Amino acid sequence: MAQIELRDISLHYFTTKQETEALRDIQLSVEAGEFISIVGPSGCGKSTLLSLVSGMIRPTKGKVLIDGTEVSGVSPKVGYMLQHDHLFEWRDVLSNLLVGAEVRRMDLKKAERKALELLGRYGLDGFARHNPAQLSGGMRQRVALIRTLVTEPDILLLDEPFSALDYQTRLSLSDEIFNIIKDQGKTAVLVTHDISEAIGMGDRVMVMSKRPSTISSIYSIRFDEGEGLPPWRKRSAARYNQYFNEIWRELEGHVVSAG
Ligand SMILES: Nc1ncnc2c1ncn2[C@@H]1O[C@H](COP(=O)(O)OP(=O)(O)OP(=O)(O)O)[C@@H](O)[C@H]1O
Repeated sequence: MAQIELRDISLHYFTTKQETEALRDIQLSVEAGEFISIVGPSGCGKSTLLSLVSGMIRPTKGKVLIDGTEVSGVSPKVGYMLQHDHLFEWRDVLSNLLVGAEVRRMDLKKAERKALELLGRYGLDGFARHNPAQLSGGMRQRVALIRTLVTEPDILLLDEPFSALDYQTRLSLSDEIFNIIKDQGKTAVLVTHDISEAIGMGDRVMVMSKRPSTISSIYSIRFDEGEGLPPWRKRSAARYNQYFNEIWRELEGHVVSAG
């Protein structure tokens, strides 16, 4: 059974002034442990799709299922990682890591043990009592991911989590985050404008069309160099340029026809 299933999804936004058809006839299955990247023209509905999976919004038509059960409210099986880390500056790192656990009324002693274990495991040993302002941008994003992992979600939704970072940090952090997600065996859905990032991290790359957005294509990303290459190594793999050029051309077509 698929871990995430979008069945015949359409989504319209209604405001007092207008109706926007964001998504149309979306069918998608994501297996447990799979990493899927989503690219598409600006404003086509990528974040909307993540909001549907998280249960924050309901589809106008169709169903979202997680582990075979229809999503009818915010799902505890889902965690988010966003462009901005939203760490509380007045709380130290450990206290920030417990925010999600507090909101979900989890056992805080257990959550604290988990938080400290994850900090140690992912290179932030000794930073529990630091304030966010004392961390680099990349470290802050790792803390944000660990904060989500403390709540033990099965699915991680990543909405342009690296786009506020400088290029070098972005490259190394995407490798680190990829390794953490694979190490933890999570299912991940990444929204990005960066085709290289999408190919580097995704087992599949889904290309969306302009609004009303449909699935334009889905690429299965396979490299002869072997499975499990870190994202940066994939950039020098033989088939990388072929994937990049195909996806780029497809996206360019959507952007041009949107203009
Ligand atoms: N709450 C809302 N009410 C009305 N319209 C909305 C709402 N949220 C999004 N939209 C519209 O729905 C469309 C899809 O928005 P969404 O943010 O999902 O796109 P996106 O692909 O993530 O955009 P970007 O690439 O710019 O981040 C846009 O036209 C947006 O203006």
